[in-house]
Amino acid sequence: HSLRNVDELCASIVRSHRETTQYRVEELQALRWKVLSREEIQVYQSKSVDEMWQHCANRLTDAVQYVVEFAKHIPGFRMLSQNDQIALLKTGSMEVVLVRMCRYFNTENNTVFFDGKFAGVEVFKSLACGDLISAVFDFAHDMCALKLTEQQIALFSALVLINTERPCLEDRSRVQRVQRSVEFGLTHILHRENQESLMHKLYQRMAVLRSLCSLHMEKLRWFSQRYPLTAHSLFPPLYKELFA
Ligand SMILES: CCS(=O)(=O)c1ccc(CC(=O)Nc2nc(-c3ccccc3)c(C(=O)c3ccccc3CC(C)C)s2)cc1
Repeated sequence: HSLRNVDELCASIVRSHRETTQYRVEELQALRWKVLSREEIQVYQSKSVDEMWQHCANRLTDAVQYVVEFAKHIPGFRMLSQNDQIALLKTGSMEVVLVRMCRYFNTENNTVFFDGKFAGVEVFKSLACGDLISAVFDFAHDMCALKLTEQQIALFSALVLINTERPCLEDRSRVQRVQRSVEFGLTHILHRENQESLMHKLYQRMAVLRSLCSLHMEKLRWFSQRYPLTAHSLFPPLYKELFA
């Protein structure tokens, strides 16, 4: 890699991250005062389990759609086979949605930007998966503590997605070449900012991401058995394609 390449690589991943987030961090900061009233919380809590799951599945699908767009602009991703692109997105897109939460999580009052306002963990009570939601909130809190810059979030998101350990990859060596270039980009910007110690912490977080995603899949299996009609006919097609 000549320096020119790695700078160009980082610039294109950061640009693609910027273009695939609906809000800038400054906008989300300015919206922090928009918390839910008691009545609004009551409305969420009085939804039935399948109603709230359907609502969140739609939010999650929106968030995942943006991650799919982000992936397509990672240099080298589109050179992979269709099947390998799907295989990476199947397991990686949820993990990137979780990484991105540190942009819209408020550690002062433990709220997450959801449906245009900041919501606490109690808002998701009717999902009946309190352990998943509190684990997601704890993870968001932990990621906020790293105080990642937009560049670091962008490069880390790309690294989370381009993972050669994913199951059923056809051409692992090609995925490895893209992964190596993204790794090089992340180490390059961390070195430039004198934050090499972050690399180890980011790799530790990747293990937590995997456990969060398997917890999500476990809850989804439980929900689909309990509410087969909702899961099969009312969930967005992309959600079913990626998670079911
Ligand atoms: C990321 C781009 S952005 O411009 O910053 C942006 C753009 C748009 C938003 C608004 C938004 O989509 N917020 C969501 N909140 C949650 C959520 C819900 C429960 C608890 C914690 C967060 C979403 C979910 O997908 C979801 C649904 C059910 C269960 C678990 C999750 C969490 C995810 C991370 C797995 S989507 C926020 C930020």
